[in-house]
Amino acid sequence: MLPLLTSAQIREADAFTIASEPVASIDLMERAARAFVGWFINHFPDRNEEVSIYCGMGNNGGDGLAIARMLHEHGYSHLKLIIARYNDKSSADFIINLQRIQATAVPVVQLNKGEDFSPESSTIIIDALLGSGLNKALDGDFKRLVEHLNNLSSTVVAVDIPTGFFADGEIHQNTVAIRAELVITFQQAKINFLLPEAAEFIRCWQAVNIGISESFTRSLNSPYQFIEEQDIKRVVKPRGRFSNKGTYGHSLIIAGAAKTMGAALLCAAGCVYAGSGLTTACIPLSGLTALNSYLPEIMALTRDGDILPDIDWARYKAIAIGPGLGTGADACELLAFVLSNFGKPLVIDADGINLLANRYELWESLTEGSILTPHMKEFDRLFGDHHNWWARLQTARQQAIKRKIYIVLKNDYTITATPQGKLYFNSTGNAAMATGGMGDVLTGLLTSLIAQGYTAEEACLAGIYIHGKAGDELALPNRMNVVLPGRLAQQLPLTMAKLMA
Ligand SMILES: NC(=O)C1=CN([C@@H]2O[C@H](COP(=O)(O)OP(=O)(O)OC[C@H]3O[C@@H](n4cnc5c(N)ncnc54)[C@H](OP(=O)(O)O)[C@@H]3O)[C@@H](O)[C@H]2O)[C@@H](O)CC1
Ligand SMILES: [K+]
Repeated sequence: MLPLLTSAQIREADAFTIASEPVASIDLMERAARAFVGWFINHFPDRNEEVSIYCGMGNNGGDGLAIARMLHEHGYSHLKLIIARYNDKSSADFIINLQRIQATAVPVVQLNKGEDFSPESSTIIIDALLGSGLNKALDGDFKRLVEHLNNLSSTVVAVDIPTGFFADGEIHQNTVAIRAELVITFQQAKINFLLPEAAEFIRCWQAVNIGISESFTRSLNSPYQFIEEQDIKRVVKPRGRFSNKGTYGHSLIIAGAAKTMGAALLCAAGCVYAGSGLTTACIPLSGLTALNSYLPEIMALTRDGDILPDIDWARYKAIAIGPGLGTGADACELLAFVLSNFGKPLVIDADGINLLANRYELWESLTEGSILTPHMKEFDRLFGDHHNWWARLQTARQQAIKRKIYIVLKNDYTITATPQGKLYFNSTGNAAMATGGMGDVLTGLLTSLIAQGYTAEEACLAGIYIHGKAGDELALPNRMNVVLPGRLAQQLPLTMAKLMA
């Protein structure tokens, strides 16, 4: 699990590393530049490519100067260095690296306040103007320069952070920042890289290790954590000898309506393929043939109009409610019935969430430890409109603490907010999975894991990771544009087996 730090904490961690390793700050900068150059050379091996390096006068600019020197040493023969002298002060390590680059043959151009830009013909631009020291929105010369660079057709590679992009905090709609093809970022992804506002500015990012103290980083106890495969490998439970279907729990999926049976089927499929010992789907009578022909492994408990089903609560270790359920009075009554009778945590998705948003008194009977799995729109229906994802994150954290529940906020990097106030970012999944029904499979999968004895937190972290990894296994090697949820459900046993190996 990688703690994700804010800019202020990154500065603390840098300072701690410098003092305790110990390493001189100029040598830490040298390490950072070397790590950047290692990646850059792999991506852009052509030494004859024209490369312009735009540097500010802080440490991000200092990195840029060191990078230029190292690329020169690696034989890049068409380098140009542009120093934007827009600030009145420069950092000490910038000055040292300026002296070092001036001792080489790399041409250096100074860009002074208010000056026009000379034509730019380089195919690659390295952005080392501003990094984590950004403390206000860009304006004046920096804004002009960034807009100029964004209008070129060159490929932009940003050092640490695209200039103008805040590493944490709210990203406003009219933000002006460098649009980077690739960001090579130091030590860890910045929190805002993982939120949808990054899409406009960051095509892809790669974190490179520069040896910042891991023990200090962990001691900061950041609420923001990035999930890695090793975390999930520790959580998944292989099946033991002498086990039987009773060992792996009985799940109940309360879902579907006459015209939305697909949601119930996909949810039940996610549950059964993820290994629930028994799965029962509570569906409308009209969906019985569909269920029996889709997956005979799933048992049925039928619902007839607005008559409440006869549920033997003690039989079930886990219950999910919501996919395709509808938001009519009968669905609302059913949710209230389940909330007040099951007595154990529930998994609530889709229309279950919409019902909670409409009927706030239902919150009263929500069992602690329950899991809500909203996408962005459902989340805003529950908790009010948000203007950006940072604000949404803070609400998710506050609500998870206040209500002692798990909120799984679906996103490229799906976020789990826990009652302990942690926000876990998932690291698997891809755009091929963006199809209707994918969330239903996830709900079934989470329910299945709870039935198998995982805690709610383990079920969220492992379930989301497994779901995304199954999608990655299907889409990435085959360059598939779309992965359908039913196919993904079938992949779950293989994905889980790999994580248990
Ligand atoms: N620390 C370390 O050990 C390591 C750090 N590393 C590198 O350092 C980078 C952080 O460096 P940094 O802290 O010097 O900040 P940086 O982004 O260069 O800019 C600071 C300058 O910008 C100014 N400024 C701010 N906002 C502005 C705006 N909107 N418009 C205009 N100006 C603005 C601000 O001026 P001020 O407001 O303070 O007057 C200040 O002068 C980090 O991203 C990484 O690349 C690596 O080498 C690894 C080791
Ligand atoms: K930058």
